[in-house]
Amino acid sequence: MTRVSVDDDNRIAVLSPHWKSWAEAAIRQMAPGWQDMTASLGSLQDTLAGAVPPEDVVEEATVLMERARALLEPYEVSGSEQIFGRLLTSATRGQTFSPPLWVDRYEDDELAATTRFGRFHAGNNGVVHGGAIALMFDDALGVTSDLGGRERSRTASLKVDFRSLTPLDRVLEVRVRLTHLDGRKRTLHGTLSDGGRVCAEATGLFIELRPEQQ
Ligand SMILES: CCCCCCCC/C=C\CCCCCCCC(=O)SCCNC(=O)CCNC(=O)[C@H](O)C(C)(C)COP(=O)(O)OP(=O)(O)OC[C@H]1O[C@@H](n2cnc3c(N)ncnc32)[C@H](O)[C@@H]1OP(=O)(O)O
Repeated sequence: MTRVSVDDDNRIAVLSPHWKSWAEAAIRQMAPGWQDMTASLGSLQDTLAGAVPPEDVVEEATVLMERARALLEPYEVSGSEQIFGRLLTSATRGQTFSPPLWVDRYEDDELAATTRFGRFHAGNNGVVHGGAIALMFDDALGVTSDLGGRERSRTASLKVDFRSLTPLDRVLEVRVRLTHLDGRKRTLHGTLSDGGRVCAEATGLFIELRPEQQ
């Protein structure tokens, strides 16, 4: 299959019918500034994680954050109606839980992307937390599992090998391949690299959902 460059506008075309309608329902509900709001929350998380503010700044920031929370609270909806995480056309998916995945190329069984971890995802020693790396792999392998018009799947198993320290605040390369397909079972392998250096590798088993599990 021809390699295709992916931008935010043409991503929707590669989605299976389930994911397409799931994403489009969220997009229909979304106010125009949603992406800016979640980007702002992402920056806030990184800035807060890296700051040591004095008492008056802590107090003022707390008031402002509580004000934003109270502003949003009346608009709470059920999980099936939320927008957060459902913007499959965007690198961040309109969420701040897992790091963004900027997809450069994809095929039916392969994905090439970049990502970046900010201070919010730091562990000790100024490098990325291992759990955040597993989170990124779950997303990247999960997306690749459901490419090529394949039915929706779920992670049954995810094994991560941490090969070297993963730096914060750097654009890192993500490569994922579907390595084995056996009925409903899909095995995927991913790497996270900084230049030529492999930071981590993951192997995941994803199981195609039966109709009653959808
Ligand atoms: C270019 C841009 C394109 C964008 C495209 C976007 C498209 C995608 C869009 C958006 C993706 C978003 C990405 C997010 C991804 C995140 C995914 C998650 O984190 S999912 C949450 C965490 N996972 C769970 O909570 C599962 C909990 N477990 C279960 O629900 C079940 O256990 C399930 C469904 C996984 C399997 O249960 P059963 O009853 O259906 O299947 P059974 O019969 O148990 O297993 C089937 C086969 O699999 C093996 N198997 C099952 N689990 C295994 C395991 N842990 N290890 C090894 N084998 C296992 C079994 O031995 C069996 O093998 P035998 O057919 O007999 O050969």
